[in-house]
Amino acid sequence: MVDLEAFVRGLPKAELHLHIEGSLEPELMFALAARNGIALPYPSVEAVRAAYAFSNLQDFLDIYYAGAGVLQTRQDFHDLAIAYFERAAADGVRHAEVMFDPQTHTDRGVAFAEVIEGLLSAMAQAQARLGLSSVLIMSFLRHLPQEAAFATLDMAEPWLDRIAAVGLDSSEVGHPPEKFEAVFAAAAAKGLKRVAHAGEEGPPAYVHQALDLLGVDRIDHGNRALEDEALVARLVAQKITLTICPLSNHKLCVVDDLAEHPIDRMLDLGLKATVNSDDPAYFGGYVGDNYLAVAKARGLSREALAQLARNSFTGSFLPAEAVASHLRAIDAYLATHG
Ligand SMILES: Nc1ncnc2[nH]cnc12
Ligand SMILES: [Zn+2]
Repeated sequence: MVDLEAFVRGLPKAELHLHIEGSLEPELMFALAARNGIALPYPSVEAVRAAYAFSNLQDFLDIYYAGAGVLQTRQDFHDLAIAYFERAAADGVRHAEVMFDPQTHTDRGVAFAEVIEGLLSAMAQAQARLGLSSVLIMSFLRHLPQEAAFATLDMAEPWLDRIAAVGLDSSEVGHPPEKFEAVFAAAAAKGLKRVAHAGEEGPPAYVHQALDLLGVDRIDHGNRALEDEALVARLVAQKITLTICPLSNHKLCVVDDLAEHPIDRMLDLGLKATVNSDDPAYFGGYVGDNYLAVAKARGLSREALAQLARNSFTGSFLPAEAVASHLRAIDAYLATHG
């Protein structure tokens, strides 16, 4: 039997909740700042890392949006994404559903084409070189008005066949899903799937709204759904996948201690929980680190870890045949490494 770390890193898995801007490591931030002639407000990589102490979501978002300022050209977006794919592949990720925040870039004058073409070229390279498939989720920033999300959907028009879904992220409390009902309906009419962050800091009512008003296929985070028994029953009955991000939850004080993380309670309740990294460069680890952290903190069995990996494929936007093939790969892996 291989040790826990080797088991976790080799376990075939999908990553469903990853903000590509959140994979910007301080080293790459400095390299891109130098390449683009941008002055950073930090003297060193160590100083950047030291600034990553957050007491809530907004604390983090302020630093995250500032960091993204070094991303200027399609080459920058390509380099960012390929660095993520390499790390993900080393963690057993076979498929990634990558969120990007166009407004973070277009609002500073970077063309939508630069962002998406850089990401698409890295995705093609990841498929060819690493055998890692991926799709894009275009996320709207919920602290901005719905009209801005509509403008983003318009900008994306030439690339809609390369975008799997729309998402909703940024500051949650005070920006309920209902604010974006019309733009999600417009995205649905264009054939896009929908996901939304809900119940990270916001109340269970936001999770209900995301289901009822946005028609989401998945809930990103959803931790606070546990406060509402009827909502839990609904999520179980509707087989809604929750993209849980343990290290993020800890860093953003959604949970005080990983030892109290509800990941195994979610599985026991029948919720389709998955494990993801959210913003790995900011929260201290990639998806393998997240599996390992909860495995240790909660004493998860290998079967529970395999169930989390199965949920990641069944909750993905992959076609049924691809899902079935990945599930067989998990079974084969368990037979040899379990
Ligand atoms: N965890 C998170 N919650 C909301 N918006 C985000 N943007 C990047 N990471 C996020
Ligand atoms: Zn997120």
